[in-house]
Amino acid sequence: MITFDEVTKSFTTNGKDILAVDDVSLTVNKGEIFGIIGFSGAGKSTLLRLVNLLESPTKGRILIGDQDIQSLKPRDLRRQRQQIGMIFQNFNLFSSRTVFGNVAYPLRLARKPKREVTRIVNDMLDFVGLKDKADHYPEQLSGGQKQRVGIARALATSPEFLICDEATSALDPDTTDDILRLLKKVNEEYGITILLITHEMHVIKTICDRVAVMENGRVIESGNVFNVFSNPQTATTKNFISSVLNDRLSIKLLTHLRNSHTNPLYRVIFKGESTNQPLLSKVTRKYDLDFNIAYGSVNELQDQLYGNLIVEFIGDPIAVQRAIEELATTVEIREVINHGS
Ligand SMILES: Nc1ncnc2c1ncn2[C@@H]1O[C@H](COP(=O)(O)OP(=O)(O)OP(=O)(O)O)[C@@H](O)[C@H]1O
Repeated sequence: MITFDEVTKSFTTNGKDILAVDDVSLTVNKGEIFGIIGFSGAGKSTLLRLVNLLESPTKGRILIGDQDIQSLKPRDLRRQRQQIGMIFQNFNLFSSRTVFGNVAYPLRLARKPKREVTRIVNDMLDFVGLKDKADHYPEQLSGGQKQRVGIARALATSPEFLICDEATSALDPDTTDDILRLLKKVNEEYGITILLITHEMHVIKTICDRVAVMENGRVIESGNVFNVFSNPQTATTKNFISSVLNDRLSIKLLTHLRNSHTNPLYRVIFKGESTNQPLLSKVTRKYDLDFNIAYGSVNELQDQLYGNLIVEFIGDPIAVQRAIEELATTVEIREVINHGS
């Protein structure tokens, strides 16, 4: 478990104070994949450098397990560092070493016997699917293969935590998904806790259990990925989410919907259980209405469905009102376009 307890980090440059991390409290639970998302300058990298012990907080505490990492003696600090593997956006491989040599590097640094080094490196390369590339040099590899080497190297010393600094930002979408699948496998098969930072909501949606959204050094929203995605509280989070959920309509499409429907339109949000029930057909039958789906998207989030429909109800306005009141007891529903106004 990693705990940030009211952590603040400020830098002073040219006599000016910059609050990179501002009073952040967060807990990353053992065995989970926790994602921190934010735009450039939000403070994500600084937060990672604090866990990695490359920076110390100006205020507050960072605990790994029960241990306040600032109170560690240098020898314990070194041991603690070995518990944290790290992968980077630009891979940080040694260009003069082979794939084998790169993965072996932290083991040689820890003075492991030669035979053990060979065994572990081979196991790791097998795990990341690069056994046949052991004698290649980084320049002979694709971006995705380089990141696999980075992951094998980070895992070689059997860390408890893996920290990922924009690990897929330099990769194309298909390769990104391959690496995200591999990170999920790292989490599931080795039980390694993963803390990642990203500016891509796709990464959060695909593998994270929980998420924190950062802006101007602060955590502005955090929680279980399904809850944050299905009920965002801030404009920044809504913006990030719409990049992957396709739930915001363009002005062009809104205008088109306005022009092509004569009745009021409602946005209906289905989450989890409610996606399995024929709610719309039941309620419209009961109140003798017709309905017309003007727009819809359904997404899978943490093995649950999240549906977002824009629906036109056709019939007696009083019956429409009753139907909406009844639907509102089970799903989120609100009017999006009012033709009367
Ligand atoms: N060593 C430093 N000295 C001075 N200011 C710094 C230092 N490190 C970070 N900052 C400032 O702190 C703020 C947060 O930076 P940080 O790199 O943590 O953000 P970020 O969310 O990781 O952004 P990016 O994705 O661009 O790396 C920025 O305003 C940055 O300029």
